[in-house]
Amino acid sequence: MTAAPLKPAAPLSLLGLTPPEITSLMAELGEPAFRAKQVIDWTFAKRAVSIEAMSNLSKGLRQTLTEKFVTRTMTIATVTGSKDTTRKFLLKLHDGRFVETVLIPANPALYGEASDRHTLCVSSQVGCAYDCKFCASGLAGFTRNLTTSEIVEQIVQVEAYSGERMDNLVFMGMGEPLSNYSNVIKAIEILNAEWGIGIGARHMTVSTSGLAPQIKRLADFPLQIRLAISLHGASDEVRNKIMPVNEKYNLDELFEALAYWRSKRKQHITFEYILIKDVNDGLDQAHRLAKRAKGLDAKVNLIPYNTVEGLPWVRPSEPHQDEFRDVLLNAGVKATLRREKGHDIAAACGQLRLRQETELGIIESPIPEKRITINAGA
Ligand SMILES: C[S@@+](CC[C@H](N)C(=O)[O-])C[C@H]1O[C@@H](n2cnc3c(N)ncnc32)[C@H](O)[C@@H]1O
Ligand code: SF4
Repeated sequence: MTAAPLKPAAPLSLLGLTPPEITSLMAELGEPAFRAKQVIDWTFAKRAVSIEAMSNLSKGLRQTLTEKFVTRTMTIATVTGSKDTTRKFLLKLHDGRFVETVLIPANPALYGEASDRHTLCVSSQVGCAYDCKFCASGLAGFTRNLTTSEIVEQIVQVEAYSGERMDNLVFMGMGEPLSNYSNVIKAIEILNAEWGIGIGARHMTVSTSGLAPQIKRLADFPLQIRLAISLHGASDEVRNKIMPVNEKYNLDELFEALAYWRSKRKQHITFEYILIKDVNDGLDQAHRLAKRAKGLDAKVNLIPYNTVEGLPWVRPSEPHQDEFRDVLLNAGVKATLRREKGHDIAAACGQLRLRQETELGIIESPIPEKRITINAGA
């Protein structure tokens, strides 16, 4: 009998530890308390690329730490795009898998907010189990959750490469952040902390396909992060066809969770709504969407569908996109139509990784049986 190949053990990264954890680690090693402060400072404020670089620690301590810990677990495999445009980073993980992280430069109206900020679109999982019919991230199914440190390191890697500080984060890369709840929450705490990466909670947006119980749990989380819902259909009939998650948590359940969120938070929820020709772009959907958005005082981001290799979907014509948006505006809903920079960002997440892992033979080409047929206005 041949033994199954061993999975490479995940290296323990200091980037995934909080100060209390680092403090008790130092205590276990018999080190004085000030050593913990030094290690925290090297790891986060100074962004040490290795434990060896922590020059004011004794050689012995560096040696001991190096046996168990690292400060980096990933490398940048490719970067596409240029300084003034969206840049896509393909990051190689310790086990040979890949995720994407997208840097969006200052943009006047991205994700509904006027902004001169550097936005990073981060991944939370390798692949995705939720199987939305239009999305590249789920095409090859779910591989694994990212660890807390892998989420944090995406920001660290991109900041080091670009020389820019990220001041806005959106969890709109690969994966469903709320199904990797504890790692994502811990990463958000580290990313927000003064001792950590220092990004304001109000400048972090978690985007979800609609995991109702986790939305309620997140509503009780103390940091004032923002919430975006990938709605993409304003009736169960349409949503069921393109987002299998809706069969588990239908619109009534989702909206009950969103009402709970609103009862706890001042910030407006954002609905993301991809416009896909003849799938969810009927004007009846626009009217229903307007009603739903008004009920929660939510904003709507309309995103013309971005083509995914191997999938048949296309975006509606521009006049039709405008017509859809105007239904919302006329109903008094704050709606934006993101045609320019940024509309392809989230969609791109997943495609690079898919290509890379297929080429390397890590996964089989998944270009699928994702075709569904529905008529305009269904
Ligand atoms: C990739 S998902 C990740 C976050 C989370 N899983 C979610 O669904 O909100 C981020 C956003 O990208 C959108 N998206 C996926 N494929 C797209 C495409 N081909 N064109 C435009 N947006 C797309 C999703 O619907 C979602 O709103
Ligand atoms: S849209 Fe979000 S939940 Fe759906 S498959 Fe893509 S990453 Fe997963």
